[in-house]
Amino acid sequence: MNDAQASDNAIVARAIDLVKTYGDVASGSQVVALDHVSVDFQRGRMTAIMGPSGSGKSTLMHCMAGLDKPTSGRVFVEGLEVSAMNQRELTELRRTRIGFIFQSFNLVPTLSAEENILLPLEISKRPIDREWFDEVVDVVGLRNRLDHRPSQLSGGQQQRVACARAIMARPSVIFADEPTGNLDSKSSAQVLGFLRDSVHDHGQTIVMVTHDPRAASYADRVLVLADGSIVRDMDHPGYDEILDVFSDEGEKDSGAAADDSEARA
Ligand SMILES: Nc1ncnc2c1ncn2[C@@H]1O[C@H](COP(=O)(O)OP(=O)(O)OP(=O)(O)O)[C@@H](O)[C@H]1O
Repeated sequence: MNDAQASDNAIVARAIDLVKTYGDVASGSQVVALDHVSVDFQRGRMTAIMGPSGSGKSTLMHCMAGLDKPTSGRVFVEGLEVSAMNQRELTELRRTRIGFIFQSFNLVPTLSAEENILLPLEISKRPIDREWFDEVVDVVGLRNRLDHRPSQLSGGQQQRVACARAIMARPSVIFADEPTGNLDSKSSAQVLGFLRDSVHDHGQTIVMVTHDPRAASYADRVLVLADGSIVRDMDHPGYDEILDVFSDEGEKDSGAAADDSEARA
């Protein structure tokens, strides 16, 4: 596969034969976190990455976002080879092309909601599109909370600020790490609905790591990792189909899925 293929316009991000190991073979402590993973992420789609704890979900996302270097293999975002970038290029890539949403919101506590939403654009000295800001603020329902600090907002509201911040910059791809992990079921549904709308109405591309089958059912595609490999690749699976996959995969996982469904019921 050559670089031209890697910059195919329908593909936002691509991993080719990605391997990530930790520790060393000599001491017998080597962990293979990613075991020859190849995957494409299409533009304008929401992909959920699921799998048991330790299966490599965060490692895959961190390698895709240039937060971690693969041991071997290549990563491309918008045809640019992330795995070959130096620190300065990686910083630029993350500023201009990648958005992040974390489980713990990661807002700046001393700034208002509005200032948090606009911060990435301010930092990269990019112009602020006020019409787009208004649209994003209305969609996430934060109009009357814009001057509130994070401590004056509920968890769900804080995560909506974080979503607005990611979407405001119109990045090529948003990587979301357990975005609903700290939210109750009502706030989760709001955040997920908003993320899905940003994909379907505005062509945003989202890659989301989640343990929650309900959250994954909002995605257009669900990838399942096990022991560092992609073992399932599902197109628009329903909630029940996702639950079935986990109940097929041993007692531990079916237990986790059942707990989750009970918690969200
Ligand atoms: N910095 C590190 N040093 C050593 N081993 C690591 C490191 N980071 C991850 N690992 C190991 O790599 C494997 C994959 O970890 P990873 O965090 O990607 O899994 P995960 O699927 O995201 O797990 P979880 O759902 O628990 O967050 C695990 O066995 C983990 O212990």
